[in-house]
Amino acid sequence: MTLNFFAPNQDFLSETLNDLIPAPPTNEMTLDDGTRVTRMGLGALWFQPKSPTDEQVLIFSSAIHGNETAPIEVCNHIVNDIFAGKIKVLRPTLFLLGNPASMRIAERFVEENLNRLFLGKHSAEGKTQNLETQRAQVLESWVDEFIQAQPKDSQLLHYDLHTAIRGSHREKFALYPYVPNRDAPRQQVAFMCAADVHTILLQSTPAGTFSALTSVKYGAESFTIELGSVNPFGENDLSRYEGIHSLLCLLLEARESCIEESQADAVDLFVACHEILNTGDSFELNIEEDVWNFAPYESGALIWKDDQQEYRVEGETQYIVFPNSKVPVGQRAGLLLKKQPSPKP
Ligand SMILES: O=C(O)CCC(=O)N[C@@H](CCC(=O)O)C(=O)O
Ligand SMILES: [Zn+2]
Repeated sequence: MTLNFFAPNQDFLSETLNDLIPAPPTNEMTLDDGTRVTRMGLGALWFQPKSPTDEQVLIFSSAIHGNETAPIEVCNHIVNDIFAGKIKVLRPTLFLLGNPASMRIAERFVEENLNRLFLGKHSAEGKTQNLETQRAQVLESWVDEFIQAQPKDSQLLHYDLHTAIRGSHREKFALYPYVPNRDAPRQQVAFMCAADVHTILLQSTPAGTFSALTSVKYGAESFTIELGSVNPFGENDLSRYEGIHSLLCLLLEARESCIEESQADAVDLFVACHEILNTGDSFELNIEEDVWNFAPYESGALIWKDDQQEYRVEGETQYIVFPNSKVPVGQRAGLLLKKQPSPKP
Protein backbone atom coordinates (compact mmCIF):
# COMPACT_ATOMS: atom_id res chain seq x y z
CA MET A 1 0.00 0.00 0.00
CA THR A 2 2.89 2.31 0.87
CA LEU A 3 4.29 1.80 -2.61
CA ASN A 4 1.16 3.29 -4.16
CA PHE A 5 1.64 6.50 -2.26
CA PHE A 6 5.39 7.02 -2.05
CA ALA A 7 7.76 6.65 -5.00
CA PRO A 8 9.37 3.19 -5.25
CA ASN A 9 11.63 2.43 -2.25
CA GLN A 10 10.74 5.69 -0.53
CA ASP A 11 8.97 6.48 2.70
CA PHE A 12 8.01 9.71 4.54
CA LEU A 13 11.55 10.37 5.74
CA SER A 14 13.46 9.44 2.60
CA GLU A 15 11.17 11.32 0.22
CA THR A 16 11.48 14.42 2.42
CA LEU A 17 15.23 14.08 2.74
CA ASN A 18 15.64 13.50 -0.98
CA ASP A 19 13.08 16.12 -2.03
CA LEU A 20 11.35 13.37 -3.95
CA ILE A 21 7.64 13.97 -4.12
CA PRO A 22 6.54 11.75 -7.01
CA ALA A 23 5.55 13.52 -10.21
CA PRO A 24 2.68 13.66 -10.89
CA PRO A 25 2.17 13.79 -7.12
CA THR A 26 0.07 11.09 -5.52
CA ASN A 27 -1.19 13.31 -2.78
CA GLU A 28 -4.09 11.32 -1.39
CA MET A 29 -4.97 7.76 -0.59
CA THR A 30 -7.32 5.88 1.71
CA LEU A 31 -6.08 3.23 4.11
CA ASP A 32 -7.97 -0.06 4.50
CA ASP A 33 -9.80 1.25 7.59
CA GLY A 34 -11.06 4.32 5.71
CA THR A 35 -8.46 6.78 7.07
CA ARG A 36 -7.73 9.43 4.46
CA VAL A 37 -4.04 10.26 4.00
CA THR A 38 -3.07 13.58 2.45
CA ARG A 39 0.42 14.73 1.63
CA MET A 40 0.03 18.49 2.14
CA GLY A 41 3.50 19.09 0.74
CA LEU A 42 7.07 17.99 1.39
CA GLY A 43 7.30 16.84 5.01
CA ALA A 44 3.58 17.05 5.85
CA LEU A 45 1.31 14.01 6.17
CA TRP A 46 -2.27 14.39 7.36
CA PHE A 47 -4.19 11.32 8.55
CA GLN A 48 -7.94 11.85 8.83
CA PRO A 49 -9.86 8.89 10.27
CA LYS A 50 -13.30 8.23 8.82
CA SER A 51 -14.97 8.53 12.24
CA PRO A 52 -12.61 10.11 14.79
CA THR A 53 -13.00 8.56 18.20
CA ASP A 54 -13.26 11.84 20.18
CA GLU A 55 -12.50 15.56 19.95
CA GLN A 56 -8.71 15.15 20.38
CA VAL A 57 -6.55 16.07 17.40
CA LEU A 58 -2.81 15.58 17.20
CA ILE A 59 0.25 17.24 15.69
CA PHE A 60 3.59 15.48 15.98
CA SER A 61 6.44 17.56 14.58
CA SER A 62 10.15 16.89 14.36
CA ALA A 63 13.08 18.28 12.30
CA ILE A 64 12.32 21.89 13.18
CA HIS A 65 16.09 21.64 13.61
CA GLY A 66 17.40 19.48 10.77
CA ASN A 67 20.22 17.75 12.65
CA GLU A 68 17.97 16.49 15.49
CA THR A 69 17.47 13.12 13.90
CA ALA A 70 16.25 10.68 16.58
CA PRO A 71 12.67 12.01 16.84
CA ILE A 72 12.51 12.16 13.03
CA GLU A 73 13.36 8.45 12.91
CA VAL A 74 10.80 7.68 15.65
CA CYS A 75 8.02 9.49 13.73
CA ASN A 76 9.03 7.85 10.47
CA HIS A 77 8.81 4.38 12.04
CA ILE A 78 5.33 5.21 13.28
CA VAL A 79 4.24 6.46 9.86
CA ASN A 80 5.58 3.28 8.25
CA ASP A 81 3.68 1.20 10.82
CA ILE A 82 0.49 3.13 10.04
CA PHE A 83 0.85 2.40 6.33
CA ALA A 84 1.60 -1.25 7.18
CA GLY A 85 -1.66 -1.44 9.18
CA LYS A 86 0.20 -2.08 12.47
CA ILE A 87 -0.97 1.16 14.07
CA LYS A 88 -4.53 2.47 13.75
CA VAL A 89 -5.08 6.22 13.58
CA LEU A 90 -8.24 7.00 15.53
CA ARG A 91 -7.67 10.76 15.74
CA PRO A 92 -6.96 13.38 13.09
CA THR A 93 -3.18 13.59 13.06
CA LEU A 94 -0.64 15.76 11.30
CA PHE A 95 2.98 14.58 11.07
CA LEU A 96 5.38 17.37 10.15
CA LEU A 97 9.07 17.33 9.28
CA GLY A 98 9.89 20.95 9.95
CA ASN A 99 12.96 21.88 7.96
CA PRO A 100 13.79 19.46 5.10
CA ALA A 101 16.53 21.71 3.68
CA SER A 102 18.41 21.67 6.99
CA MET A 103 17.88 17.89 7.31
CA ARG A 104 19.61 17.55 3.95
CA ILE A 105 22.74 19.37 5.12
CA ALA A 106 22.53 17.85 8.65
CA GLU A 107 22.54 21.27 10.28
CA ARG A 108 20.35 22.98 12.85
CA PHE A 109 19.21 25.44 10.16
CA VAL A 110 20.22 26.81 6.77
CA GLU A 111 19.89 30.59 7.20
CA GLU A 112 18.38 31.13 10.63
CA ASN A 113 16.73 29.29 13.50
CA LEU A 114 13.25 28.28 12.31
CA ASN A 115 12.10 27.90 15.91
CA ARG A 116 12.18 31.68 16.45
CA LEU A 117 9.98 32.56 13.48
CA PHE A 118 6.46 31.43 14.36
CA LEU A 119 3.47 33.52 15.41
CA GLY A 120 4.09 35.80 12.46
CA LYS A 121 7.72 36.61 13.36
CA HIS A 122 8.64 35.33 9.88
CA SER A 123 7.01 38.45 8.44
CA ALA A 124 7.91 41.10 11.03
CA GLU A 125 8.55 44.56 9.65
CA GLY A 126 11.97 44.80 8.04
CA LYS A 127 12.54 41.04 8.23
CA THR A 128 14.67 39.67 5.39
CA GLN A 129 13.01 36.66 3.78
CA ASN A 130 14.92 33.41 3.51
CA LEU A 131 14.36 29.68 3.41
CA GLU A 132 13.33 29.46 7.08
CA THR A 133 10.97 32.45 7.03
CA GLN A 134 9.24 30.85 4.03
CA ARG A 135 9.07 27.44 5.70
CA ALA A 136 7.62 28.96 8.89
CA GLN A 137 4.81 30.48 6.80
CA VAL A 138 4.15 27.18 5.04
CA LEU A 139 4.08 25.26 8.33
CA GLU A 140 1.73 27.83 9.86
CA SER A 141 -0.61 27.56 6.86
CA TRP A 142 -0.64 23.73 6.97
CA VAL A 143 -1.40 23.75 10.69
CA ASP A 144 -4.20 26.23 10.10
CA GLU A 145 -5.72 24.21 7.25
CA PHE A 146 -5.58 21.04 9.36
CA ILE A 147 -7.22 22.71 12.37
CA GLN A 148 -9.90 24.52 10.37
CA ALA A 149 -10.97 21.19 8.87
CA GLN A 150 -11.77 19.80 12.35
CA PRO A 151 -14.95 20.38 14.38
CA LYS A 152 -14.98 23.60 16.43
CA ASP A 153 -14.80 21.76 19.77
CA SER A 154 -11.60 19.91 18.83
CA GLN A 155 -8.77 19.88 21.35
CA LEU A 156 -5.29 20.05 19.93
CA LEU A 157 -2.31 18.25 21.38
CA HIS A 158 1.03 19.19 19.80
CA TYR A 159 4.37 17.62 20.60
CA ASP A 160 7.34 19.29 18.90
CA LEU A 161 10.15 16.77 19.20
CA HIS A 162 13.79 17.81 19.48
CA THR A 163 17.19 16.70 20.73
CA ALA A 164 19.63 19.05 22.44
CA ILE A 165 23.07 20.22 21.32
CA ARG A 166 24.80 19.42 24.61
CA GLY A 167 24.68 16.81 27.34
CA SER A 168 22.14 17.21 30.10
CA HIS A 169 21.95 16.31 33.78
CA ARG A 170 18.32 15.51 32.92
CA GLU A 171 18.49 13.66 29.63
CA LYS A 172 14.88 14.21 28.61
CA PHE A 173 12.87 17.31 29.39
CA ALA A 174 9.87 19.18 28.04
CA LEU A 175 9.24 22.90 27.71
CA TYR A 176 5.71 24.20 28.27
CA PRO A 177 5.19 27.46 26.35
CA TYR A 178 4.11 30.59 28.18
CA VAL A 179 0.42 31.47 27.94
CA PRO A 180 -0.83 33.86 30.64
CA ASN A 181 -2.82 32.32 33.50
CA ARG A 182 -2.48 28.63 32.79
CA ASP A 183 -0.83 25.66 34.47
CA ALA A 184 0.31 22.42 32.89
CA PRO A 185 -2.60 19.99 33.37
CA ARG A 186 -1.80 17.03 35.58
CA GLN A 187 -2.84 14.61 32.84
CA GLN A 188 -0.30 16.15 30.45
CA VAL A 189 2.41 15.96 33.10
CA ALA A 190 1.57 12.27 33.56
CA PHE A 191 1.82 11.78 29.77
CA MET A 192 5.36 13.18 29.91
CA CYS A 193 6.24 10.69 32.61
CA ALA A 194 4.87 7.89 30.42
CA ALA A 195 7.26 9.10 27.71
CA ASP A 196 10.22 8.84 30.15
CA VAL A 197 10.34 12.64 30.36
CA HIS A 198 10.69 13.38 34.07
CA THR A 199 11.38 17.10 33.90
CA ILE A 200 9.17 19.95 32.70
CA LEU A 201 10.33 23.51 32.26
CA LEU A 202 7.55 26.08 32.50
CA GLN A 203 8.29 29.06 30.28
CA SER A 204 7.64 32.54 31.70
CA THR A 205 7.91 34.71 28.60
CA PRO A 206 6.28 34.69 25.15
CA ALA A 207 8.27 33.09 22.32
CA GLY A 208 8.16 32.49 18.59
CA THR A 209 8.60 28.72 18.85
CA PHE A 210 6.44 26.18 17.03
CA SER A 211 4.93 24.93 20.30
CA ALA A 212 4.15 28.54 21.29
CA LEU A 213 2.26 28.99 18.01
CA THR A 214 -0.11 26.10 18.67
CA SER A 215 -0.54 26.99 22.37
CA VAL A 216 -1.25 30.66 21.77
CA LYS A 217 -3.21 30.52 18.51
CA TYR A 218 -5.17 27.28 18.96
CA GLY A 219 -5.26 26.79 22.74
CA ALA A 220 -3.33 23.55 22.32
CA GLU A 221 -1.61 21.57 24.98
CA SER A 222 1.84 21.79 23.40
CA PHE A 223 5.31 20.89 24.49
CA THR A 224 8.73 21.22 22.96
CA ILE A 225 10.24 17.91 24.02
CA GLU A 226 14.02 17.44 24.27
CA LEU A 227 14.69 13.73 24.01
CA GLY A 228 18.46 13.33 24.14
CA SER A 229 21.32 14.59 22.05
CA VAL A 230 22.03 15.28 18.40
CA ASN A 231 23.34 12.41 16.23
CA PRO A 232 23.61 11.79 12.48
CA PHE A 233 20.84 9.73 10.83
CA GLY A 234 21.26 6.01 11.50
CA GLU A 235 23.42 6.54 14.60
CA ASN A 236 20.61 6.81 17.16
CA ASP A 237 19.96 4.09 19.68
CA LEU A 238 16.19 4.05 19.21
CA SER A 239 15.73 1.93 22.35
CA ARG A 240 16.36 5.21 24.23
CA TYR A 241 13.24 6.66 22.60
CA GLU A 242 10.85 3.83 23.44
CA GLY A 243 8.95 6.04 25.92
CA ILE A 244 8.02 8.75 23.43
CA HIS A 245 7.34 6.13 20.75
CA SER A 246 4.85 4.35 22.95
CA LEU A 247 3.15 7.60 24.07
CA LEU A 248 2.62 8.70 20.46
CA CYS A 249 1.17 5.27 19.61
CA LEU A 250 -1.16 5.34 22.64
CA LEU A 251 -2.45 8.76 21.58
CA LEU A 252 -2.92 7.77 17.94
CA GLU A 253 -4.90 4.71 19.01
CA ALA A 254 -6.76 6.54 21.82
CA ARG A 255 -5.39 4.11 24.41
CA GLU A 256 -3.88 6.68 26.80
CA SER A 257 -6.38 5.95 29.59
CA CYS A 258 -3.84 3.35 30.78
CA ILE A 259 -1.64 6.27 31.93
CA GLU A 260 -2.48 6.99 35.54
CA GLU A 261 -2.59 10.63 36.57
CA SER A 262 -0.55 9.85 39.69
CA GLN A 263 2.47 9.41 37.38
CA ALA A 264 2.59 13.22 37.37
CA ASP A 265 4.09 12.99 40.87
CA ALA A 266 7.28 11.56 39.37
CA VAL A 267 7.92 14.65 37.24
CA ASP A 268 10.02 17.60 38.48
CA LEU A 269 8.89 21.07 37.50
CA PHE A 270 11.24 23.98 36.86
CA VAL A 271 10.22 27.58 36.18
CA ALA A 272 12.17 29.87 33.86
CA CYS A 273 13.31 32.81 35.99
CA HIS A 274 15.61 34.67 33.59
CA GLU A 275 15.95 34.64 29.82
CA ILE A 276 19.51 35.52 28.83
CA LEU A 277 19.52 37.65 25.68
CA ASN A 278 22.51 38.46 23.54
CA THR A 279 22.60 42.21 24.15
CA GLY A 280 25.22 43.05 21.50
CA ASP A 281 28.94 43.53 20.96
CA SER A 282 29.93 43.71 24.62
CA PHE A 283 27.78 40.72 25.68
CA GLU A 284 29.76 38.01 27.49
CA LEU A 285 28.28 34.74 28.70
CA ASN A 286 30.29 33.72 31.75
CA ILE A 287 29.50 30.02 31.34
CA GLU A 288 31.85 27.38 29.96
CA GLU A 289 30.82 26.42 26.40
CA ASP A 290 30.58 22.72 27.19
CA VAL A 291 28.51 22.96 30.37
CA TRP A 292 25.61 20.49 30.49
CA ASN A 293 21.96 21.51 30.61
CA PHE A 294 20.68 21.84 34.20
CA ALA A 295 24.14 22.68 35.57
CA PRO A 296 23.51 24.48 38.90
CA TYR A 297 24.75 27.96 39.78
CA GLU A 298 24.74 29.20 43.35
CA SER A 299 24.05 32.65 44.77
CA GLY A 300 26.67 35.16 43.64
CA ALA A 301 27.62 33.36 40.42
CA LEU A 302 28.14 35.77 37.52
CA ILE A 303 26.16 34.45 34.53
CA TRP A 304 26.54 37.19 31.94
CA LYS A 305 27.57 40.80 31.56
CA ASP A 306 27.93 43.57 29.02
CA ASP A 307 29.31 47.09 29.27
CA GLN A 308 26.11 48.32 30.99
CA GLN A 309 24.92 45.53 33.27
CA GLU A 310 25.56 42.09 34.71
CA TYR A 311 23.42 39.21 35.92
CA ARG A 312 24.33 37.23 39.05
CA VAL A 313 22.35 34.49 40.75
CA GLU A 314 20.60 35.72 43.87
CA GLY A 315 19.08 33.50 46.52
CA GLU A 316 18.27 29.91 45.68
CA THR A 317 20.18 27.80 43.13
CA GLN A 318 19.48 28.49 39.46
CA TYR A 319 19.99 25.99 36.63
CA ILE A 320 21.09 26.77 33.08
CA VAL A 321 19.69 25.31 29.86
CA PHE A 322 20.69 25.99 26.24
CA PRO A 323 23.68 28.28 26.93
CA ASN A 324 24.86 29.59 23.56
CA SER A 325 26.63 32.93 23.18
CA LYS A 326 26.74 32.62 19.39
CA VAL A 327 23.12 33.50 18.73
CA PRO A 328 22.19 36.69 16.84
CA VAL A 329 21.82 39.92 18.83
CA GLY A 330 18.44 40.03 20.58
CA GLN A 331 18.02 36.24 20.63
CA ARG A 332 18.05 33.88 23.59
CA ALA A 333 21.56 32.93 24.72
CA GLY A 334 20.34 30.69 27.52
CA LEU A 335 17.63 30.20 30.11
CA LEU A 336 17.93 30.15 33.88
CA LEU A 337 15.53 28.07 35.91
CA LYS A 338 14.43 27.61 39.48
CA LYS A 339 13.15 24.30 40.75
CA GLN A 340 9.48 24.43 41.70
CA PRO A 341 8.98 22.85 45.13
CA SER A 342 6.89 19.66 45.03
CA PRO A 343 3.48 20.09 46.65
CA LYS A 344 3.36 18.73 50.22
CA PRO A 345 1.77 15.25 50.30
O1 LIG B 1 20.48 22.35 22.80
C1 LIG B 1 20.24 23.54 22.59
O2 LIG B 1 21.00 24.46 22.97
C2 LIG B 1 18.99 23.93 21.85
C3 LIG B 1 17.98 22.85 21.80
C4 LIG B 1 16.72 23.40 21.15
O3 LIG B 1 16.66 23.44 19.96
N1 LIG B 1 15.81 23.86 21.98
C5 LIG B 1 14.65 24.52 21.51
C6 LIG B 1 13.77 24.88 22.68
C7 LIG B 1 12.54 25.61 22.21
C8 LIG B 1 11.70 26.17 23.35
O4 LIG B 1 12.18 27.07 24.04
O5 LIG B 1 10.55 25.71 23.49
C9 LIG B 1 15.06 25.76 20.76
O6 LIG B 1 16.03 26.41 21.19
O7 LIG B 1 14.45 26.08 19.75
ZN1 LIG C 1 15.84 21.62 18.50
